[in-house]
Amino acid sequence: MAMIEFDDVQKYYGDFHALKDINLKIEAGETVVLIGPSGSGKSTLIRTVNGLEPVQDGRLIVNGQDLANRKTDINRIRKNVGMVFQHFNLYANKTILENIMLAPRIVLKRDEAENKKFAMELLDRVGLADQAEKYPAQLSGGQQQRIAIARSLAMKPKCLLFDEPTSALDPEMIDDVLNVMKDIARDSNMTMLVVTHEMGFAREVADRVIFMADGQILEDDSSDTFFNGEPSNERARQFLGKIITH
Ligand SMILES: Nc1ncnc2c1ncn2[C@@H]1O[C@H](COP(=O)(O)OP(=O)(O)OP(=O)(O)O)[C@@H](O)[C@H]1O
Repeated sequence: MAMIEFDDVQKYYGDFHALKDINLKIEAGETVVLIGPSGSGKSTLIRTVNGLEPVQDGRLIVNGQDLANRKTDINRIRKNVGMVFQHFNLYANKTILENIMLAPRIVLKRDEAENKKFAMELLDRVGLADQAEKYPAQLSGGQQQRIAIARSLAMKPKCLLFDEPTSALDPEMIDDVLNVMKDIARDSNMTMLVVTHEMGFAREVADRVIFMADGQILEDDSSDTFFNGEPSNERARQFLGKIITH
């Protein structure tokens, strides 16, 4: 069974039709990059996958549960589906280590010693083991985002969602964050859905690239076809031309 499956999904904000007839299947272990112009519905789509935005019609199966069904337990989905935001969303009054240990302690009731050991391993993996006792405000944006990624990984999710994780960062911080994301993408068990304008990342590690405009998916290609061949959709071709030359 696919990790994520949209079947004719519709999403409205009031009268505004934000996601139109979305059909999309993402298999376990795939890395999928979602691109498109501002306002095309990328954030909306990614936020439906962990129930941050409800959908109004269709079927949306995530890890075997239907999010379009109001009876579905969203907390069970969120245990397996982590999210990394543009603005990190760390707890300002907790240390870095506490930020990472909190959810596994409360939600998974993970043993305290094991929790700390795993948190330290993750800090090491994102290159910040020496920052464990600091507070978020003492770190740079790029470091905070790497902590936010480590915090998501602490739940041992099956799937990670990234919503423009590098757009709020100074240019010199971006590569450190992308390198951590590339490392996760190479882990064949993790499913990743990433909204980003970083085409180097998409080209290097994405299995697929999806282009959205006006709430619709207009192109869904292998990364190779998208970058080395040509998207068949005219708007996708234009978009690609613009972002690569600018
Ligand atoms: N909470 C909301 N209420 C009403 N309309 C919304 C809401 N959130 C988003 N929208 C609208 O839905 C459309 C899609 O927005 P969304 O943020 O998903 O686009 P996006 O492709 O992620 O854009 P960006 O790249 O600028 O973040 C936009 O027209 C936006 O104004």
